[in-house]
Amino acid sequence: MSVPFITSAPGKVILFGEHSAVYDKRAIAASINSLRTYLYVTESHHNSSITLDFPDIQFHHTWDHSILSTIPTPTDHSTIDSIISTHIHKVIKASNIHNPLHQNATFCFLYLYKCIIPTKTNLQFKLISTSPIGAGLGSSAAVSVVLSHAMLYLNNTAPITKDIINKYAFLGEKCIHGDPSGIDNLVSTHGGAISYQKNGETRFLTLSNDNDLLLTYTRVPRSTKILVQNVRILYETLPDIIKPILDAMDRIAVKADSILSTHNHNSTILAQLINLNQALLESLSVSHESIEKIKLLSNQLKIGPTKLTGAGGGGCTFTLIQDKSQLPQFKTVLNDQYGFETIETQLGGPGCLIVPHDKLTSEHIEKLNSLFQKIGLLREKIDDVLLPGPNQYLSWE
Ligand SMILES: Nc1ncnc2c1ncn2[C@@H]1O[C@H](COP(=O)(O)OP(=O)(O)OP(=O)(O)O)[C@@H](O)[C@H]1O
Ligand SMILES: C[C@@](O)(CCO)CC(=O)[O-]
Ligand SMILES: [Mg+2]
Repeated sequence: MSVPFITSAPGKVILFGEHSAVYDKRAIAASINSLRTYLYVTESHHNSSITLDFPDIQFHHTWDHSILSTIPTPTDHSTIDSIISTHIHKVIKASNIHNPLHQNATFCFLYLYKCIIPTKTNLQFKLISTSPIGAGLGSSAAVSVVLSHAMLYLNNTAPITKDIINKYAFLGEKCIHGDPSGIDNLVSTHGGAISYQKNGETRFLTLSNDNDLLLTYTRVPRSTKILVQNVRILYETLPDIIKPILDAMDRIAVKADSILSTHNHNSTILAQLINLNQALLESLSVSHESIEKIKLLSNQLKIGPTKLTGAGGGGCTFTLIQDKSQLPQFKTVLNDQYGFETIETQLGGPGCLIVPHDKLTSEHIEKLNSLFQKIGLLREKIDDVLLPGPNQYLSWE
């Protein structure tokens, strides 16, 4: 057995083009190395069983393999089969899983499990993340990527490429989102910055180092699936009005792509594009009063432009820091007055990574066993052991 081992994938920021990306328009996104999801796969404590241990969402469940074998094995691995979906939902119901966060994570796990390793058993999947969950930073995509990567490693029949990891992660995103564009799983798989068009050309971008961002987490919960559905309803009700808005978002992303692809960014135009994109997202009703508050304050204090990121409706914004002089005051108001969380970050960093079984020493395993047992750990404690980078403790590859 090739366990234990660990996989990891980053969260992301969408700089331009969320929602319009679903309609084949251009979008630009970048990974965030410091906000990563980690999946530690070990042998299960129970015989013939599969255990999920997802403490971030307070979800723990063990299935006997005989229950999972009642679900048929998917033959087409590119779309969600409705018959298999029905079977999985029956298992979810019979397992008394009622919380939507738990249902989404379980549906994604079981679908990928049935596609990739339907006969494997005696496994425990422990997942923790340093990213806010359901907040626009691509947590669902990172979960899909770590699961896809881990299951392909367990399957051990073909060489694992990023394209295959991404293909199954996209299927995982379909389980959670319904109608994803594919940008979140792509950037989480490959890392770096990507200019993406569904059914079009994908290009990897090199970002300059002067892209300091402040992420603000409003703590307002929302679901990407529902926000995407709401935009779909608007689109179908008022196509003549919504189509030009989506086209304008496409033009914004194309313009931003051309600016970001040159060495000397024109930051004035970039700021205008961020403001325009935010205004168009507001017109699609995917903003939120918490987001508007952050935008107004960043304008008042002349920090730089603010835009929602991901599906909106609450969740997170990013502010491009153009003037640092009022930054401490900006953060103080956001944290102390509004009760939001702020994260200063840089864009980019590696995509999915693995520490295979043969690269984990007994000291590593002892440390991982202890880390994955603790609940509610601070981000820094997790980073100390798991974060890939120049001073990494594990041998990520
Ligand atoms: N750490 C985690 N543990 C378990 N499940 C998670 C975790 N992170 C994300 N998920 C799953 O992903 C779902 C959230 O996905 P959703 O797409 O709504 O938000 P997001 O991916 O954070 O934001 P966006 O898609 O806008 O970038 C949760 O309902 C849960 O099922
Ligand atoms: C809202 C959306 O555009 C971005 C979510 O991060 C959905 C998607 O592209 O899959
Ligand atoms: Mg998501």
